[in-house]
Amino acid sequence: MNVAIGSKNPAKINAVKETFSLLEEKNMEFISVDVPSGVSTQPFSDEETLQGALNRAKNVFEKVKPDLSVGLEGGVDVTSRGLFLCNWGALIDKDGNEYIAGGARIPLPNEFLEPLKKGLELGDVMDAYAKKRNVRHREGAIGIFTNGFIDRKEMFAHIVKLLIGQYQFSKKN
Ligand SMILES: O=P(O)(O)OP(=O)(O)OP(=O)(O)OC[C@H]1O[C@@H](n2cnc3c(O)ncnc32)[C@H](O)[C@@H]1O
Ligand SMILES: [Mg+2]
Repeated sequence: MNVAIGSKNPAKINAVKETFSLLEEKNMEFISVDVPSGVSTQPFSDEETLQGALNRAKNVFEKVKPDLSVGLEGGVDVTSRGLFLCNWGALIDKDGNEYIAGGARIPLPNEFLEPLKKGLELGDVMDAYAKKRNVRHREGAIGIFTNGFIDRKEMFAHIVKLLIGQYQFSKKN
């Protein structure tokens, strides 16, 4: 089975690889392509983030024609309780069925709102905040704000589990 991933971000690629490796399926092949998300580089709502995940899954499916494609997208959402990190994923199979799943949510400092509104990406705001480089490819905002207890790969892996589980359920029913 070959699986296409709509990003070159190692946190996303490793989340997909590690989660599919839990299946009994042998001869798995993975291909990752940096396809457009079709939404802002910094999505600002659940709706936009979900759309980005779906667009990535669709775009990489078109390009690679795999058995399955996966799109993962990170964003922020403004709630009555302030700014939250949000993440969404989408999986598309050969028959064109689409599966979607949302990830864990945690609050972000409200002081992040202004730089994000000005057009900075969360990845850059995180690097400045944590005084680190490339947080987006490594532990992610979720890793920083959970004291390393859950990192970005693990958070995305949970979304991929939700996607694969729904796909398998629909094949059985
Ligand atoms: O190469 P791609 O796949 O685009 O990977 P990315 O890190 O840019 O990830 P997204 O486009 O899915 O995320 C949208 C924006 O939100 C940022 N972001 C989202 N979640 C993050 C996290 O946990 N840690 C750091 N940055 C995050 C990210 O850097 C982008 O600016
Ligand atoms: Mg991006």
